Amino acid sequence: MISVKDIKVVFGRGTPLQKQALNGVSLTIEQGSFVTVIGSNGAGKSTLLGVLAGDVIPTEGQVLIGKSEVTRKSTAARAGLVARVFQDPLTGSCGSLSIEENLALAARRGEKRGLVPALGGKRRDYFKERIAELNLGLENRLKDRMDLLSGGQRQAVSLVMATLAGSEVLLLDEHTAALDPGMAEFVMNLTQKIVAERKLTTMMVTHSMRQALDYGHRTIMLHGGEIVLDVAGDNRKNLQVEDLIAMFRKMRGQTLDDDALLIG
Ligand SMILES: Nc1ncnc2c1ncn2[C@@H]1O[C@H](COP(=O)(O)OP(=O)(O)OP(=O)(O)O)[C@@H](O)[C@H]1O
Repeated sequence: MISVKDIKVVFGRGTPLQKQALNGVSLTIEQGSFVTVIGSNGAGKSTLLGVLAGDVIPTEGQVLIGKSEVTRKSTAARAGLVARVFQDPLTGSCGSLSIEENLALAARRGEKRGLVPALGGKRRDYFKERIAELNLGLENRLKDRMDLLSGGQRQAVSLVMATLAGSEVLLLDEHTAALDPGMAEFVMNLTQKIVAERKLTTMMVTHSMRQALDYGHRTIMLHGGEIVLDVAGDNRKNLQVEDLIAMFRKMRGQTLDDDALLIG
């Protein structure tokens, strides 16, 4: 479960560049619920993910993950609770390490470091099993360096990595934006499967209106650091991509010029 209460974030306070990125965001996401987040450039989407991950400490408000109050906790201190997959496939894993070494590190995320073997026989078998579920043939390449994989393969492995340490919360920051349409669909279907199987509380930022409506249980739209739309259930089922685009237009009071929003 994620609960944020009246979150305000001000960057550069007291300077000419002062910017209120979030202006009183409150939101509760039940355990296992998958929320998609949309909004135009600068709406506050990444800032909201940052507040949950610990990159951004809010100026005001409270953040709860499960029963833990984490508002002022560092990213490292909440690493066992929150897993993330980034837009850039190179960001979430280490290219110079092998697939299995990356998996071993991910499995120990949030634990205290010590001299415990990270890659024993049982662990290797488990990693192999999990990677085989991707159906990409990567289970036979566990010793390959991560930087030999394509962007899509790397995002698929990153999704598995995100689930190894048992975090309850998964944050997806436009994690398919850098992939070709076929691979983006593959990674989205994989995301949906993993989220459902592991009952992860998930927040996914996307610029694709199609993805925002096709995946997950609920969609929120941010604008000017505030939630301006929050739909689930039948209301969401009845929403069309065109409806969302019309809302963007209204919100921005101008013609929509962001092509990325229109792409299915
Ligand atoms: N570290 C920072 N310092 C100063 N201003 C920032 C910082 N991070 C974000 N901002 C500003 O806060 C506002 C919200 O930014 P944010 O990155 O959350 O938007 P976004 O909805 O993720 O946008 P995009 O779709 O372009 O990624 C923007 O005006 C941005 O310029």
